[in-house]
Amino acid sequence: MTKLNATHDPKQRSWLESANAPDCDFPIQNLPFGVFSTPTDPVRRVGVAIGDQILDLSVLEASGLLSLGHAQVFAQPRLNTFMALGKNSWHQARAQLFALLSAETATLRDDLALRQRVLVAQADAILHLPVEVPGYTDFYSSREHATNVGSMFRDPKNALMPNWLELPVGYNGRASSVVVSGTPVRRPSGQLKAPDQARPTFGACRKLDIELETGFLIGEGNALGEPIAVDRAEDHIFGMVLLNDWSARDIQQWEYVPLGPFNAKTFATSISPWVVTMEALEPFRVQQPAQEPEPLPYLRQTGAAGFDISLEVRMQAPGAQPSVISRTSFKHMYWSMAQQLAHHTVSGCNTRVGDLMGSGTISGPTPDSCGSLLEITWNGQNPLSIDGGKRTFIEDGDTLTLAGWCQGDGYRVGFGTVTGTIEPALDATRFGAAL
Ligand SMILES: O=C(O)/C=C/C(=O)CC(=O)CC(=O)O
Ligand SMILES: [Ca+2]
Ligand SMILES: [Mg+2]
Repeated sequence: MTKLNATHDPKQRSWLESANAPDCDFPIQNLPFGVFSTPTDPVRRVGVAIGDQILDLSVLEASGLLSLGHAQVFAQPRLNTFMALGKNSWHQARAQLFALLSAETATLRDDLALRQRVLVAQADAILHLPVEVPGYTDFYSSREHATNVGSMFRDPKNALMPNWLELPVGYNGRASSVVVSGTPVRRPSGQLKAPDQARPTFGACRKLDIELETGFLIGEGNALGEPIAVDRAEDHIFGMVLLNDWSARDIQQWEYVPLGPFNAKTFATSISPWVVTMEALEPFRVQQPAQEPEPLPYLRQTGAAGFDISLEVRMQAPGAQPSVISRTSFKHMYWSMAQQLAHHTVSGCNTRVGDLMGSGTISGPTPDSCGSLLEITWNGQNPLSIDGGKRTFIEDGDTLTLAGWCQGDGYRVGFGTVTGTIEPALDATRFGAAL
């Protein structure tokens, strides 16, 4: 847990007016890190979102206005070099950037030429995958989500599996297909088998879905054989992103017994381009739901370990307006990020800088707060009305967007969005004569 400091004060303002709007995702209290380029300068470098602009940290570093005592931390195509410096450096960077952007500080405020060199309009920038992701793990930590899917596919009377209340269930995901927001997602093809069919057929997924999740990124890894204690786990976490764990439900249902999801979730996992630091999230810490039975000692935590992050899912048919199809909050999550990381490493499993840990689908207590279409439409039984049509699952050309923010007093610490549009499946002839 980080102590609250001046960078968390709701009254602080920036000289950049767009950062001071009450509904701006990127006020001076936020300062999320990302990687960007522009059409005129295609070199990828590290920036911070502020208002409707990006502050180019590679220029600040080269001018000596930002220094962590190491060369070339921000003239990098990924955040990993910065992240690897550890929690004290993350804090130093935040403090220096806060000072430079404060309405009280003249350095940039009163130097138009310098400002023109360090600011890039977000509208003119291309945002890239912010982190090199060596490993991706996905948890299953929303009690409401696990109960809904367990009721639908297993036994409504025993919806939670016996292990669920004892440990944060997870599976090892696929890092190679983690993509940044805006990357088109092709509908996957694979084996499909309805319960009344004797054998599977091969074809395009017909039950394409989203999973509303957040992800946390490892900044300080642990050595093989050296577990991370639950009360130290947050020190290893650099920050959080929004995450959409695209899921092919029909492929999943046939393939995932007994070892878990494989091709149903390997075709794409989209993340938001801005990484919101744990320090920026500190004012939004809340008590997580009560845990009963009390977890085993290695998972026992003291203090509030949840975060109140408002989340929204928008679905947009081609040529129509986006419709909000779900609203929920990260505060409902049963297992905390610290518990997930302690459990992940308790075997001695190591983690590395840039490793991505998905929260698991985030569902609230009502159908309009569920984090997947599987739950919202109850496996397609209750179609959903959106602008421009009705949906059970995702159709080609649909755009799905997740948004998230923490609501403060007169300001918000936002994540921006993670979005993706579905492209049609590959033509069946691509899969050979056997078809
Ligand atoms: O409970 C099931 O049978 C399946 C669950 C999921 O597909 C969810 C998953 O990937 C983990 C999560 O996002 O919570
Ligand atoms: Ca998932
Ligand atoms: Mg995925």
